[in-house]
Amino acid sequence: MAGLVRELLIALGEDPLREGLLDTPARVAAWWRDFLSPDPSATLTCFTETRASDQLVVVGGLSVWSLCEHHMLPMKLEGHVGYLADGRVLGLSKFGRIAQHCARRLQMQERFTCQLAEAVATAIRSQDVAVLVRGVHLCMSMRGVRMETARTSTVQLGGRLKTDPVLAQQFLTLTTAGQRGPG
Ligand SMILES: Nc1nc2c(ncn2[C@@H]2O[C@H](COP(=O)(O)OP(=O)(O)OP(=O)(O)O)[C@@H](O)[C@H]2O)c(=O)[nH]1
Ligand SMILES: [Zn+2]
Repeated sequence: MAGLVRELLIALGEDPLREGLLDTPARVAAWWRDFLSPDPSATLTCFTETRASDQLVVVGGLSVWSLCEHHMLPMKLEGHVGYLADGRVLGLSKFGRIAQHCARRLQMQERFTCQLAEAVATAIRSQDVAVLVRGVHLCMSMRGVRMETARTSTVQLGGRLKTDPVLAQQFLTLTTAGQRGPG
């Protein structure tokens, strides 16, 4: 990868041997390796909690950086995950770990939203999962159409969070309310 970055620098009209660029290929290669290798040791710890029966749990503010696969430019995604806990709850930090895992690849916001929902559903062994993602795409703000204020929202609803409009509405309300929470 470092060799390819060196070639890219040359294609950009740069001298890869000038002092400021000498270590750039290695740095960029290291960054790509890091970006594409989310922590494989993360275990998705679940707990049995019989009193959490039919409880709506919403974890928001799962803020991650990903890369748009069309332009290889960053997109900042903020995920909100809701699920119906029914005797089995997932460790709260694990939502963030799953979001990081899904973000660290060349992505589209819609696919990220689906993959996040699917991974949470697998971890809690239930389809009662909802995911809302808000995204800012640098390919739309720093280049191309150049719209700094454009925001994209994607929603994936599954199980009872899809079939029960009251639950779906509660989820959407909480994803907004969460932004005014403590701290
Ligand atoms: N649906 C979707 N589109 C995305 C996402 N990220 C980037 N895009 C879009 O991918 C499209 C690629 O369009 P092209 O016409 O092939 O590329 P382009 O000429 O660079 O397009 P412009 O961005 O309009 O300049 C653009 O409309 C981007 O906004 C994403 O996560 N989801
Ligand atoms: Zn893009």
